[in-house]
Amino acid sequence: METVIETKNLTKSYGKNRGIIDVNIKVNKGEIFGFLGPNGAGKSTTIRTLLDIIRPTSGSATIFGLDCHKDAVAIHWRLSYVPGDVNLYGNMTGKKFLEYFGSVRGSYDEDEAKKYAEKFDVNLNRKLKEYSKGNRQKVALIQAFMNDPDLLILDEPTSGLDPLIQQTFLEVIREEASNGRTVFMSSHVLSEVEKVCDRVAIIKEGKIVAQESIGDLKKKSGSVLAVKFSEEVRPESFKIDGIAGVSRLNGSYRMTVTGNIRKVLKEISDHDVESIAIQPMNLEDIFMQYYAGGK
Ligand SMILES: Nc1ncnc2c1ncn2[C@@H]1O[C@H](COP(=O)(O)OP(=O)(O)OP(=O)(O)O)[C@@H](O)[C@H]1O
Repeated sequence: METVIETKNLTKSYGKNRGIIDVNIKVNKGEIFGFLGPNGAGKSTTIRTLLDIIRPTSGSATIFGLDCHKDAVAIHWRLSYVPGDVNLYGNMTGKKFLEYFGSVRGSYDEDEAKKYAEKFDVNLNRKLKEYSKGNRQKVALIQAFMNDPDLLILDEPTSGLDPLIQQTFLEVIREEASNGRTVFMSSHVLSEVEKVCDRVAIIKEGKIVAQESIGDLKKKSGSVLAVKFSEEVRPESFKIDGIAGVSRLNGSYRMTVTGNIRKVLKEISDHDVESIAIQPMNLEDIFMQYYAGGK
């Protein structure tokens, strides 16, 4: 399998501030790769290092087998990047903007621009400064898709898009990936990651804490147990090895069980139970374990 992005012990420290520490990620050709983590975890720092906007303190990063710093120009010809906060202002219309950037890259296909503008429902005859945040985002995405890149690096691409357009965006990146393009996207929207990504890496406090296919992540992840007692039960009863999270709502307990479920069931059976249900974790539960829990 061809590797498109690879980092080896990529580290960036901002003086005393932690940036990223020993980040090792590998993204294969044609994959839609989700890059997830709470605020301040290190997603943008990783992306900026890949794009040679900032230099790593140590470690290395390659894209298409080329060095992200030394070969930045060659790499940038083959990728499109959309930042999280798209800053497009000025009197240029959306169409002129796309024409301009298309010509810088060597070609501009008006039919392509129209096709994407229709999909994303944006009027390209308006001036950049008049666009709403969401419409600016759409123009930036159109520009990225139009470049016909081998790799798309998208920092929170759907923030600012309404749910209908988010859906369209997901369809478009699936199409892009099926045409052999690779997509690396950071996101906070777990449901979209579950829908569209083949693999994910989760970064927490600057370190990669998981890197798996969505399927494998689900297989490893345990169950969610919902139980309602007909007597008062103290939350401390569930301080048991193998229970990752316990929440209580209106007398019902919901807990994430990653260890041996027998211990938990034994504890439960010491009390009067009104109802009990066990189901596999959904991706949101899994992410929350990594985000908030001790993993
Ligand atoms: N220019 C900088 N100077 C000092 N510290 C920085 C700088 N940029 C980022 N950091 C620190 O590096 C860490 C990672 O930040 P980064 O912006 O990469 O996180 P993120 O995962 O993209 O967060 P978010 O989801 O909020 O965008 C944070 O602790 C942040 O405070």
